[in-house]
Amino acid sequence: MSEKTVPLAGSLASAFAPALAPAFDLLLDAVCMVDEQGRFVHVSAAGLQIFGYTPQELIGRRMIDLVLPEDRERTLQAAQRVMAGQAHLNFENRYLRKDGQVVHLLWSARWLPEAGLRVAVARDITERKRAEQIQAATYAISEAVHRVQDLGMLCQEVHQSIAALMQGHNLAVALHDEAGRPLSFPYWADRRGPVSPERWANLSAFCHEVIQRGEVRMVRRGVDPEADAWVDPELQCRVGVPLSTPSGVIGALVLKSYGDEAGCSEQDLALLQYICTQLATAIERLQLYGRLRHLSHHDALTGLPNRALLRDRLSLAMARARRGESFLSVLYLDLDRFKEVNDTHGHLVGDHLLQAFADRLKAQLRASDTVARVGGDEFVVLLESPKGLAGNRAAADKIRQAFAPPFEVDGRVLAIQPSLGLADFPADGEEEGQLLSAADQAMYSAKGARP
Ligand SMILES: Nc1nc2c(ncn2[C@@H]2O[C@H](COP(=O)(O)OP(=O)(O)OP(=O)(O)O)[C@@H](O)[C@H]2O)c(=O)[nH]1
Repeated sequence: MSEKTVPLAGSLASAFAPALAPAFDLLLDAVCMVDEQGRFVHVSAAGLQIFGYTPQELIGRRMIDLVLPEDRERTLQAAQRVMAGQAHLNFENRYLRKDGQVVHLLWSARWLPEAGLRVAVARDITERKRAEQIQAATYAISEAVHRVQDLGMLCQEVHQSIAALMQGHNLAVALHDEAGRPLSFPYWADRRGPVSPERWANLSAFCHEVIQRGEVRMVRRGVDPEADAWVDPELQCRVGVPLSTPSGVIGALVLKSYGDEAGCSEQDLALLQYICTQLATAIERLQLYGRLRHLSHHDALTGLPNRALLRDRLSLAMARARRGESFLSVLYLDLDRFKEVNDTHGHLVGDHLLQAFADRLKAQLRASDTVARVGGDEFVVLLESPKGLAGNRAAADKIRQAFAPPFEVDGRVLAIQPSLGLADFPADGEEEGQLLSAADQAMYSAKGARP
């Protein structure tokens, strides 16, 4: 009899000759016998290997306690069916090995009433399951990478796929900015909730390191000395994978495990790198789209919305005004004698004056207000007031006064003021084009009236 084999207990031995046990040990599949209460009576050598326990640890123990909690209910139901006399073939469920790893088993079982035993033959299908999961996850990721247009949503979907493959509940995606601004975190999920500023600083520093080195970093408590400096006593393992594209490293993905969560295996790491390559390409594509979208809606010189975006915002503002949520006016501004600035001081000074003008105009308004550059030296402001048109008039006056002081541009003092024209919705125009041209007309009348 092999050392691992446990003899059939008591009266049951009469039903199954002990001589059979060594034969069971030759089988690649596991043979398990449980009594009426579901306690292990016999487990063959292959079974002991699957569960990772010694016979002494396993015999007498309830089989259901090894089953993953999510699978317990249907496992008990299947056991009842078997004990009612139904032979059960090809039943799949998951168990927790002694080392914490999950094993997938495929069972066939039968109840032997004369012996008071449930006999089951189990095959370890963990590898096959994992291959299926990897295939499903990588398919889901590559599909999401092409479908999802929002960066946060994309990271969330990728996280779901990662969580299906490994213990990956805590995940962060950091993106680095070429302009030297701090790292941005378009996605962050931590099962322990918000992190302290200290832990956050730690995470940022780790991301910086991964990005700068452009290499995978795995730090495990009790293995890597670096982990001794961790401020979080629960942190067990931290893995950082660079998000690399052909044009360079654009960020990092960080996966953390706490407490008794299993860390990342070498296999997981290879998979994470593959996922990160896909994610990085998708992020770069989304960033490019974002930049193109911004360029097509904004003026390159001042960064203000252009005419196309103004029309969009105007139609939304008109809808709000129609619903009675606000009173809307359109303010048209055109710099007076701007051409002289170009002619006298050069085009570059003219450009800088336009930028200074845009900045001063924005400074008079709320961040939610729309200010657009609609032509060379022409600007439009959408004024919305919840109380009445008088509020819009007051805002227009404030703008006018803001341009009384001269500008200082490139060491030159330039006394430049705009002409203003105001049109109210709906009195001066019920549709966009009408309202804009009414404000334009009002501005021309004001310009004509200026000394
Ligand atoms: N520097 C600079 N100049 C520009 C830009 N776009 C348009 N312009 C110039 O802005 C001027 C606008 O023309 P006008 O509105 O007739 O000039 P103005 O002198 O302000 O005329 P009034 O409004 O009647 O006082 C033209 O000289 C354009 O060449 C720009 O992006 N940068």
